[in-house]
Amino acid sequence: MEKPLIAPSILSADFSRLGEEVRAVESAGADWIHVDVMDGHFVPNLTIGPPVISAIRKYSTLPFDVHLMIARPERYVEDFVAAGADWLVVHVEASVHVHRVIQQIRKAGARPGVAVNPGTPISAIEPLLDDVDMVLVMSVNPGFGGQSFIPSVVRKIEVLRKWIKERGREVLIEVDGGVNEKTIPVLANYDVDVYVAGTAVFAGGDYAGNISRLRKAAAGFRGRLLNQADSCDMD
Ligand SMILES: O=C(CO)[C@H](O)[C@H](O)COP(=O)(O)O
Ligand SMILES: [Co+2]
Repeated sequence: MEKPLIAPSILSADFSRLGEEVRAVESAGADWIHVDVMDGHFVPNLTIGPPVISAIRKYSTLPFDVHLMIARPERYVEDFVAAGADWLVVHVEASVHVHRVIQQIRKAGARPGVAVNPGTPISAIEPLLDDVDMVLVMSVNPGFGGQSFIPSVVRKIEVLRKWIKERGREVLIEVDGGVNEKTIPVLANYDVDVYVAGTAVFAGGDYAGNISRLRKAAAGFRGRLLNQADSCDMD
């Protein structure tokens, strides 16, 4: 797949028709399906678990990017992989032994990723860069869709991109939260690989039009707005 990728977050889909919604965003040009799993403990919201992922898996052949916002994810890694997760992303804040969980994910047969909250220094993931295949930088506090992008995360993405370049090992950068046509142009300066978008894809119902506008924003502005993150109105 040609990067950057667009990964619609089905948190913003109609949950009463989740299978059809997954099929619809695939037809509309999505690259991945982003699935938000919340436990009411690590984040103040509850969503879905392995049985629902297993049920919707058959509606799409796209990679399922499963974002675990759950405490001690090591308890459920094998269940999520069996349910159809191609990518399994755990929060660096959610597990005491996050390095071990990353090995567990790979052993279970999925690609491991690590997510970092807006309030956590990016240095927390630096020791994991030889082991993960993706870093998910949260640009809102996890738990809900439809929030505003937090501009201070841009600096973290800049540092992360530098570290990845220095190592020469492919580690994807994914950004999640408040991603839309206004925020993508700033992020594109750091060659973000995967844009997760819930509201920006599902709002209004024109999924194909929305995805195509996000793609244009990612391609059209790449490399042209350096150092404007602070002055950009990202709401
Ligand atoms: O992980 C998430 C929330 O915790 C979601 O993926 C994210 O919020 C997407 O929604 P939106 O694009 O509306 O911000
Ligand atoms: Co998410």
